[in-house]
Amino acid sequence: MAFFFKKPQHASPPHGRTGILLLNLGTPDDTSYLAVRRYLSEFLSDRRVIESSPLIWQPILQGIILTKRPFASGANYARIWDREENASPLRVYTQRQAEKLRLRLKADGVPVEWGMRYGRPSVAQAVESLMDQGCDRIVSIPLYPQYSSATTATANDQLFRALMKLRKQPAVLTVPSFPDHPAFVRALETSVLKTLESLSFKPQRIVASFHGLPKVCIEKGDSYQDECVRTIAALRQALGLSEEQMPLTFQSRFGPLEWIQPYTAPYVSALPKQGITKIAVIMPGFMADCIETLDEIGNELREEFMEAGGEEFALVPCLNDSDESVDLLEALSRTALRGFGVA
Ligand SMILES: C=CC1=C(C)c2cc3[nH]c(cc4nc(cc5[nH]c(cc1n2)c(C)c5CCC(=O)O)C(CCC(=O)O)=C4C)c(C)c3C=C
Ligand SMILES: [Fe+2]
Ligand SMILES: [Fe+2]
Repeated sequence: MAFFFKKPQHASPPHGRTGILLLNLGTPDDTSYLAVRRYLSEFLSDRRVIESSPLIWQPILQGIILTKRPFASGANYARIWDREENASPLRVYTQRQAEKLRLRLKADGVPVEWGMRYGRPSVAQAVESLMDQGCDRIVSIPLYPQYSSATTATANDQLFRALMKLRKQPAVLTVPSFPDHPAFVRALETSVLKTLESLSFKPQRIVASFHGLPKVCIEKGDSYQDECVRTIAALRQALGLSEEQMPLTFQSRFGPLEWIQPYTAPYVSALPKQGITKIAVIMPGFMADCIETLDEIGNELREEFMEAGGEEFALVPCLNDSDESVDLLEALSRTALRGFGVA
């Protein structure tokens, strides 16, 4: 609430600035039980993520899930931790994306900040920082190529929650998902071509793995699955690949519900029996490498594939802070800035 009482440094600027806010999911501060527990508790208490009644869900979450899972997840985070930066890869790449975008927009006088839906830096801190730089207009870019209530919508919710505490609010423009934006497809295409060039083998399949979602979310009207299909259709077309050469799968089931299918792990483990022993995996639902891509796919899925008779397994890295990724962020920013009347 302190934020509510903070006197704006630029109460009524005659010519306020427009700033860019990059929003990502969030990640633990370190790999300890307590840090992972804090993160998972905030994440899994979000009713956009777990839609069950809190009366039923909170005892299960606080009493069962959060007693064990932080140990296992902490060990998984430890395997992928960026030791140089002493941070989770998701945080490292999100920060670098913001820094590189900041350089691209510097000459236009457009500040760039980044915030996390769960954890630090908070969305409120990022908004405050933009306002302290004289922004009375904010372009917010949720870093999810495909829309979902559990990602894009909750990032927007958190932004508006931060604005609820402000006496003088900035105007806000939220950028929609961009499943087949030409700059996104170009960035994915480049990352595939670069990876293929670097490999000593030719993958028989490039399996696309998106984060999953409970099936009931789609039945209730979430456009996520359709948008994943749009991404993969555009990428196949750019690379001249068929559905068979680049199949679409979904990873990361959580809880007892049925999730959207086909599930990545059983799909990939069945490939060696069909004579497919050399594969690459691309994860076009993630703008940055994280525990889902580096550990669940890069470590766990690789092991399962090899145990099932696989011979070669490669990861196509996420877009991270590549030039093409920043091209995409710059294109999204400039389109939105024009929408705000900023040239
Ligand atoms: C990219 C889109 C994502 C969707 C859609 C999504 C839905 C979703 N996720 C969970 C549960 C978990 N997700 C976890 C990690 C995680 N999820 C995403 C993205 C999406 N989630 C990312 C980028 C990450 C990685 C964060 C990082 O720090 O690297 C986890 C934690 C992982 C763990 O404990 O091992 C959980 C749990 C649900 C239930 C859900 C849809 C309802
Ligand atoms: Fe998730
Ligand atoms: Fe997962």
